[in-house]
Amino acid sequence: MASESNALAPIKQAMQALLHEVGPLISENIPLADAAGRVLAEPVAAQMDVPPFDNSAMDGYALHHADAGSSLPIASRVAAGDTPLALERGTCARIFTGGALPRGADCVVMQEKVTVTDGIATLPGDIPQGDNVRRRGRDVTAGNLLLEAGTRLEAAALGHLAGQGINVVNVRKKPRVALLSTGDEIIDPGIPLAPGQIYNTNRPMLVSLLERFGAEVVQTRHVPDDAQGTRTCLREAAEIADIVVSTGGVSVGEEDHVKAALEALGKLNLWRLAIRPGKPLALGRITNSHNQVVRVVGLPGNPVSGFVGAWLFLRPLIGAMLSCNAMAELPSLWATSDFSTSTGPRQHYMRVRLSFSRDGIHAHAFADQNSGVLSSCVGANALAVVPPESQIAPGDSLECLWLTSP
Ligand SMILES: Nc1nc2c(c(=O)[nH]1)N[C@H]1C(S)=C(S)[C@@H](COP(=O)(O)OP(=O)(O)OC[C@H]3O[C@@H](n4cnc5c(N)ncnc54)[C@H](O)[C@@H]3O)O[C@H]1N2
Ligand code: MOO
Repeated sequence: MASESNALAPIKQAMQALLHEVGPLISENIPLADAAGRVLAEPVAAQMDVPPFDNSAMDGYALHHADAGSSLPIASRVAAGDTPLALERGTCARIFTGGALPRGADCVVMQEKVTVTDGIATLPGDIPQGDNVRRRGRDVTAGNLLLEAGTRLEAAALGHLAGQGINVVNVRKKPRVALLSTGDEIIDPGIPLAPGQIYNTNRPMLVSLLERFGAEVVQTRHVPDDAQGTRTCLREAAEIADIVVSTGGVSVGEEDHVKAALEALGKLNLWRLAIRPGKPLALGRITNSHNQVVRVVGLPGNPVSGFVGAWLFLRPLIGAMLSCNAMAELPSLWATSDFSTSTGPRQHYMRVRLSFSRDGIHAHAFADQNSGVLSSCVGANALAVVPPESQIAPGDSLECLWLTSP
């Protein structure tokens, strides 16, 4: 056990090797309508106030606050989109939500509090100045920072950009990923299985995660279990991708060719990590014929190792290429364990389901945590981090990494 521990790199060292000299990709201008999930390449300053004019927050009557408590003739009508007439003192205006406040008015009374008879509105007393008025610039002030560079464009941010009249945004290009599946036993779903074969579960799982993290999967390819074929596939993938991800073939068997291919074509930065699952994970780089440094992440073949490896390594790598700080680390929270376990020299990333209640946050572990058991990932919403050489009992507090979107 001690010798295994000596040979294994801790995750911190692996993250440093993974992210060393990874810079943001170039940017591109795209329509706002296509920008959901993309990452802003530059800060956006507000060009205009939002709302752009004082307007009513209610359907009701606009007046000058000093005229409250009296009966006033209704001098005009302002619907949303109208240009209002100026209001004379001693009169009021019928106004609807979103309607521009007439010059001379400084408050709005909701219609439920007003009685109208023959064009005369009887208004309650004591209406504060500014009541039910949404002031120009209350949400956004022209010249202020609207969104920071590196913001991932989720729903509200897209709305914020549209609120400025912006219809084209400058975003980071999506990292291009080539996904190689090694293993002569692996076949595509839809084809009947021969003895000894299994279906490629890693491919759709990883394509989904990669796209969720903001990458574009430009190639999926099956790699034969031989040295020459592995080298060829790896070299060709590095010509068209920013990141090459492979699954399987990184362990110590004669049929494991990824590590040797990487060493032959480029540089193996790190292999064998002190993590469970994912011990034989390989990190490296290849300089392609366009002189671009392409990152290579060799995930172990076991599906759970691929799943956990994607969250721990591919997400921050893609985040660094997108210059998206929020993707550097998974959000961490503390939960009460409902299970017991103990670890050896490797840090264990256990698949857990967090439940949130008045009693706090509880982590429920899937019973079988073997790295071949993909069922353990299906309902998981977090990875509980059990440090090396430690014991956990029910009721203990555990750090959990939340498998958040993206
Ligand atoms: N003598 C040793 N053997 C192994 C060690 C070790 O230290 N010494 N480490 C074990 C650990 S831990 C892992 S993890 C695996 C990783 O091995 P590889 O990355 O070389 O992966 P393969 O052997 O190619 O595959 C492992 C397993 O996963 C299945 N697999 C592969 N690809 C897919 C796919 N696309 N979809 C579904 N399943 C896949 C494959 O059939 C194997 O069952 O090595 C241990 N061995
Ligand atoms: O490192 Mo392996 O993924 O434990 O089974």
